Amino acid sequence: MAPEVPLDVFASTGKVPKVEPKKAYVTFLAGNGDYVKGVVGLVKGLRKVKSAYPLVVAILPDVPEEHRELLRSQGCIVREIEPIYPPQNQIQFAMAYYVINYSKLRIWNFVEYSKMVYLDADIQVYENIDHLLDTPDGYFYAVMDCFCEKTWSHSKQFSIGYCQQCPNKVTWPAELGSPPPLYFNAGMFVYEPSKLTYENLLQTLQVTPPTPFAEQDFLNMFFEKVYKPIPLLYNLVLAMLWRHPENVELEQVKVVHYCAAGSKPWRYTGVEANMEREDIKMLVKKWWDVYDDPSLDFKAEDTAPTAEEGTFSKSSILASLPEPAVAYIPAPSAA
Ligand SMILES: O=c1ccn([C@@H]2O[C@H](COP(=O)(O)OP(=O)(O)O[C@H]3O[C@H](CO)[C@H](O)[C@H](O)[C@H]3O)[C@@H](O)[C@H]2O)c(=O)[nH]1
Ligand SMILES: O[C@H]1[C@H](O)[C@@H](O)[C@H](O)[C@@H](O)[C@H]1O
Ligand SMILES: [Mn+2]
Repeated sequence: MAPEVPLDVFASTGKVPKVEPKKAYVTFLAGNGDYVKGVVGLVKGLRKVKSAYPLVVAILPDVPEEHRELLRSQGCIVREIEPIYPPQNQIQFAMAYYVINYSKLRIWNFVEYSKMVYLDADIQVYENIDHLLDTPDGYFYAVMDCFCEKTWSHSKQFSIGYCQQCPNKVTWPAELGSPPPLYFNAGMFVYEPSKLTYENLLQTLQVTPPTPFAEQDFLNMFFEKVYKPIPLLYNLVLAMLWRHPENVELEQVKVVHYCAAGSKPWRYTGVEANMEREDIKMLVKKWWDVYDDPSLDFKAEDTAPTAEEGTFSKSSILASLPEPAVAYIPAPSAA
């Protein structure tokens, strides 16, 4: 039976109540491999820092049912998406599997949410970052990347030793024109789902040849004019620890991105370059401490009102009513 909506909630003012727009974290999962461990770690990490928002997992059809069930049992909202492929091209991606990441563009279609924080499955959140969901609309927030690792060896930046993290060490040669625009790492970003932006992204992709960093390059190009850099404590790309230690205050870091070669905690062996560093070993252990902590497993009885779809609370009942006449200020077109 459908839940009764207590209509008298409107009686006092006679006005339609303002429904808080929904917000959430979102990650992406493809295949039947071990990245599902990353997602389990991530949702437990968000619980540990007492995030008020749920984690949506955008999954490709090739994620097996037992992994979907595991994620649901850990309190995730599982949403299947169709893959997106870039136009045909002979391009070599920095990592061959980056091609699947174009499918991430589907998260712009999650329009029941007004704002979301995207996090890769190889990210862990060690301090509450819910305030990122209160940032002004109309911008794309993310952390500036570093160009110093071998994955960048195809690039001009790498070949001349230029990095935007220390632009004065090797300055951009005048004969090459102006330096490239600020470039973000696409493992973490704050964005607004929007039908218009979504359609624009898909159309633009069809006329954009793929490049080595796949959708990361594409998003940098698409959102260039509305990109706002945020402090690196919101996405510590591990190579920063040995490439630009002067920029890192490890105690301040809230979000760690285990993207350096050999650093995925669930695959960590310590043999790759830099993996025997004490800070890396400490961060890998920190990830495992969250993953292995049974007290962080999802318990249905302490479901927060927003933590799971289908939970009846005042907010979810109101959210199921027809759209109220609330004036939303539209974000400027990003394209
Ligand atoms: O088999 C896989 C491979 C990847 N992923 C998902 O795809 C994400 C991206 O893969 P990695 O984290 O291994 O890649 P990097 O961190 O090296 O990639 C960076 O560059 C990529 C370029 O495509 C993306 O932009 C990505 O978000 C950005 O952090 C993963 O976190 C995970 O969410 C899977 O689910 N299964
Ligand atoms: O997205 C990539 C990836 O995360 C690499 O591991 C990192 O070294 C790069 O700087 C980044 O652009
Ligand atoms: Mn990653």
